Amino acid sequence: MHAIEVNEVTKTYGDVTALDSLSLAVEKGSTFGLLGTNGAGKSTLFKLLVGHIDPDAGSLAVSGTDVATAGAAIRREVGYLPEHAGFPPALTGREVLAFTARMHDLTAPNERITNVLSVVGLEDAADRRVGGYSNGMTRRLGLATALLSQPKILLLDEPTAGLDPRGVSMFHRTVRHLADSEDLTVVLSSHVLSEAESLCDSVAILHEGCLQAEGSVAALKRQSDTVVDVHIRLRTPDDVDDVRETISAHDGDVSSVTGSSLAVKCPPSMAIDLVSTLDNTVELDGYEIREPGLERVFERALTKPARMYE
Ligand SMILES: Nc1ncnc2c1ncn2[C@@H]1O[C@H](COP(=O)(O)OP(=O)(O)OP(=O)(O)O)[C@@H](O)[C@H]1O
Repeated sequence: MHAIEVNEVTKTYGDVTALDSLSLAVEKGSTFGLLGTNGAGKSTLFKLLVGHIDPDAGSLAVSGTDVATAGAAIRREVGYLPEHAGFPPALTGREVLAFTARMHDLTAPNERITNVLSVVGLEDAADRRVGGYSNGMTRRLGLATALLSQPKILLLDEPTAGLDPRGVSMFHRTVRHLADSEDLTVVLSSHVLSEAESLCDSVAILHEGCLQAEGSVAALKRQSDTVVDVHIRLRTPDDVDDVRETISAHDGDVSSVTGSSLAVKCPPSMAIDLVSTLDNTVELDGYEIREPGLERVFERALTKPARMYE
């Protein structure tokens, strides 16, 4: 059973189609990244998954239960950090959490509140008013409220937007720690591809409400027909001319030569064979194969008609 299943969901706001027959599934226990340009439909998908809005067509299921018919128990299984989570400034962090605990009707709320404050690193600020919190602290309080009901699925809408680098790395540490804990499925949206690359097992790329690409980060990189950069260092510059033929036989292009070093672009499937063939024919001082970043996959997904990678 998948943690999340989205089946041909369409959502419109007046003339705007925010999601257009979107289907995707999220593996239980995985960390899943929703990537997309502004207005791609990421927040709309989160709001549909927590039942804040209803689809015009299609269906969504969390933990195997249709969101449209899900009762309170299933809704408690989903923790949600909205993109713009704000709290009454006069309340303390602890009071915000106590209020949320009452809404969820939690048993032993104080114990749970102490626990989530420690997970997000807000113990020392718990009794300060939220109005004096920094942006990063407010995001962490938002995460604490999302975690309060011990959800099985955690939805984080642009969790690190607007945070400084220290705040981002603290947030990443917390998300990694949470993702490592058993059974938790994390779905996060982001514009920052390196963030998705470092945190997520798989990603979906949305554009104007359509799924452009989906799969593991490694598979997306591999299956994109982009090139890899191979940097080859030869022992002697005299060998430069000798290796050109081998490089072109591997569909490679030499983009620059500096002394005895060559920068080559070639198809990902050829890179290893190219380097091992060179290693058998000339003296290599070293080599480096640079995988394409998700950036290239993303750019490519946005310029191609919608397609899925399996
Ligand atoms: N309440 C609403 N009323 C009208 N249009 C809306 C509403 N909510 C979203 N939209 C529109 O639906 C589309 C998808 O918006 P959504 O917020 O889901 O995208 P997003 O991927 O989360 O964008 P961003 O990265 O900018 O937060 C956009 O064109 C947006 O303007």
